[in-house]
Amino acid sequence: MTKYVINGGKPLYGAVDISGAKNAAVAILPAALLVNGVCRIENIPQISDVTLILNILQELGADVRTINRTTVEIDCSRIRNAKVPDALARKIRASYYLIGALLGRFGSAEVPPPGGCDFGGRPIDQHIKGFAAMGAEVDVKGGLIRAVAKKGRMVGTTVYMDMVSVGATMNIMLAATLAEGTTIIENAAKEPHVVDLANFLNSMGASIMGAGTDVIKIRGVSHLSGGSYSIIPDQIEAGTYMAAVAATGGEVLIQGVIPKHLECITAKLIEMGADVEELDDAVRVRRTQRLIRTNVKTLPYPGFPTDMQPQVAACLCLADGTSVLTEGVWDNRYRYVDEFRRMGAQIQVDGKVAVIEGVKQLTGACVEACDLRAGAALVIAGLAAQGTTEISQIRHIERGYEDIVRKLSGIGADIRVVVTPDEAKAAQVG
Ligand SMILES: CC(=O)N[C@H]1[C@@H](OP(=O)(O)OP(=O)(O)OC[C@H]2O[C@@H](n3ccc(=O)[nH]c3=O)[C@H](O)[C@@H]2O)O[C@H](CO)[C@@H](O)[C@@H]1O
Ligand SMILES: C=C(OP(=O)(O)O)C(=O)O
Repeated sequence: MTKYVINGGKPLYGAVDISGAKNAAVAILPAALLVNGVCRIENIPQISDVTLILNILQELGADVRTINRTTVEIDCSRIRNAKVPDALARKIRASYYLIGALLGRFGSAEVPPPGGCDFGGRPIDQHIKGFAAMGAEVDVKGGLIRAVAKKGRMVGTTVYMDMVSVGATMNIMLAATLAEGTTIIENAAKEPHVVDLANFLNSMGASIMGAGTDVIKIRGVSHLSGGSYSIIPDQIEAGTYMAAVAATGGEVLIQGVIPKHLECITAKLIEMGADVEELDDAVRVRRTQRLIRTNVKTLPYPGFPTDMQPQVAACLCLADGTSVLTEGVWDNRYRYVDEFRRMGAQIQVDGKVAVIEGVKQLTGACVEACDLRAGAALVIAGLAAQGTTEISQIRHIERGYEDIVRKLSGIGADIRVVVTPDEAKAAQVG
């Protein structure tokens, strides 16, 4: 087994660089399917979700060239296959973007249901509703999603989202880019990655207006041609390092970010007594006194992001007083709470509400990451705790954090990767 071992209780000092955004990259890479020519995509995070998407594109027949650590060139012009391999697609959430992209490119798609973090039900009915409104027949049977555009090409229309959905907004955008006529998405998601996907597509020749507002208008174009694009910095990775400094104390410059995207996180950390200074493309976070209790409710952007909920919970576990945390997006995003309790946290959960009684100190323990951000939150708790914390199931964390051990070590954390002898031996034999 591979684990992170953390000797906690040390404040963090120094500077850390933020990578490209996971949730933008995992949509922009499939969007290359719509482009007739070579797309050069820069600032790609080195995380396992990205590796998986690139593998799927290659299996479909894309020509993927690695230019350097964060840049690839993708040419999908020779792809003729709209069937996505099963084993790979089930491992990640973002494989759902292959439905919109393949429908847009070929008028048909065959994709296994997506995987990703387990928050209870993660339906895709709004994606399907949008595709159907645009003239696709969508059939979910035998463990496969099969979609076929009845006219051979998607047809623009108005799609009203019953709830704000990041995935459905971006998927419909993908399906609409090469559609006949204009598509309007009402009650659209406004997250930075929605805007980034629209910017990527526009830079390749699409006509998308209004991304970042709740009405997006996509005028279908006949083709996209190649170009070069750089992915935005990861709001959630940056927020995670901000929360880590708030929990451990110290002072860290978090570099290569868009401070505007972090405002929803910055505001809460300031309420909790941390200092956050916004610079042009960095934020400096400093915490010298004990954190103060606060209430947090997660909401679609520009609200406080659900993908920061477990990390802010780690901070609230150490704050002075009782905080109320409300999950406003997912039905079940508190599966990590038992692991926090092993470290001495006092949390009661009732449905979507967690009441957190701050303690003066957490103590190191052996814990297990149950999903990506829960894993990141355990890292934060381990960094702040007295003693040693061992975190297993780190594959969840590596889905979304590039080089987390190196980055944290660079700002003074005592964290290392430990591979148990059995596994090391198996790797040598293999
Ligand atoms: C790969 C990716 O970008 N993942 C993010 C994306 O997930 P994902 O795209 O899966 O999340 P959505 O924004 O679609 O989900 C938001 C809410 O809408 C509901 N819903 C969604 C679609 C649908 O067809 N029907 C439906 O009922 C969901 O159950 C949830 O309650 O946005 C979430 C909300 O910011 C983040 O937590 C995930 O990190
Ligand atoms: C929930 C997340 O990812 P996914 O939707 O890919 O499971 C996340 O990034 O926090």
